[in-house]
Amino acid sequence: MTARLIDGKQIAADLKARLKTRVTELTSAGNRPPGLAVILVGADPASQVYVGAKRRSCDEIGFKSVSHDLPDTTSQYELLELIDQLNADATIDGILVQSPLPEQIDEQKVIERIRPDKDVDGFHPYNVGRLAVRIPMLESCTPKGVMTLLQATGQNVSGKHAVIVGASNHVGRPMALELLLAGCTITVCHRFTQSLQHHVEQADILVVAVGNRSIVDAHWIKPGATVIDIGINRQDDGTLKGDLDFEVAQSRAAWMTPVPGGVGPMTVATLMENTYIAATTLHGLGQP
Ligand SMILES: Nc1nc(=O)c2c([nH]1)NC[C@@H]1CN(c3ccc(C(=O)N[C@@H](CCC(=O)O)C(=O)O)cc3)C=[N+]21
Repeated sequence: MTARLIDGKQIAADLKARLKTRVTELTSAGNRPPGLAVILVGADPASQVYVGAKRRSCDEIGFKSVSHDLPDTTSQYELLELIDQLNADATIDGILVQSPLPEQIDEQKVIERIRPDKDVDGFHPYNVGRLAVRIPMLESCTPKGVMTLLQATGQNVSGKHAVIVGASNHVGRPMALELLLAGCTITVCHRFTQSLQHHVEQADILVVAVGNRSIVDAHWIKPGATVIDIGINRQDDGTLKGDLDFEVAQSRAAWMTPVPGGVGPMTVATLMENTYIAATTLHGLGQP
């Protein structure tokens, strides 16, 4: 078997094109464009790449984008003050604080300072809690983007056994909640999991979000499974790889996401979708 690739780059481009059309309709009817504020603290090179992609996407779609590049000596107080100012700004629908943050800043405090209706990352405990009790408001971009990718394969995921490897706040946990909401039976594996191989072998849908290429052996993939690789591993030669051996995974899975060109671009497109939802559904943009 050779897996069919789930083309995240294309599916993300399609979503952004639909958003662009809707933004054009909004603004030509005299409305302001949706607005996203992107805050970057420090000069981590990977963060600069990701933040650049987010700001470019805003320009493509016609969102207003406001950039705040702060020095890595920024205090927590200064960052919280900026968030308060953006929380009160009626032209800003979404606020994104790029992680990781420098060590003097408590990331959880920062996340909790963002108004939940502007939390387009979906990281605020209010938004995670809403997803947990099946009334999602703003959903985390990577897991929500993965659900869009699964939908694009045309499969019904309800009743499938989904195994998630990785239990981080940003990816693994909200991924489990999304799959549970979609009707999957879920198994969440993490650093204390015993017999990881046994669990991975059961997966109809396998989501790997570890950030390490030596944890999950792609030979464990159940033949015909759908495989989502969320890993980002920069190689010495500058290329990017996922958490799985691509060739081996492709010889076993029915569907799989490539890296690059899979989950990454979908995360950015979903951030744009969330900003549009915040503007229209939550802030009334375009409503009489
Ligand atoms: N507050 C916050 N929200 C985030 O959503 C967030 C964050 N912090 N910190 C870092 C991670 C990582 N992340 C990625 C976004 C796009 C790609 C992406 O587009 N990747 C391309 C390749 C880009 C490259 O070549 O490096 C791809 O996979 O095809 C990857 C990773 C968002 N994150």
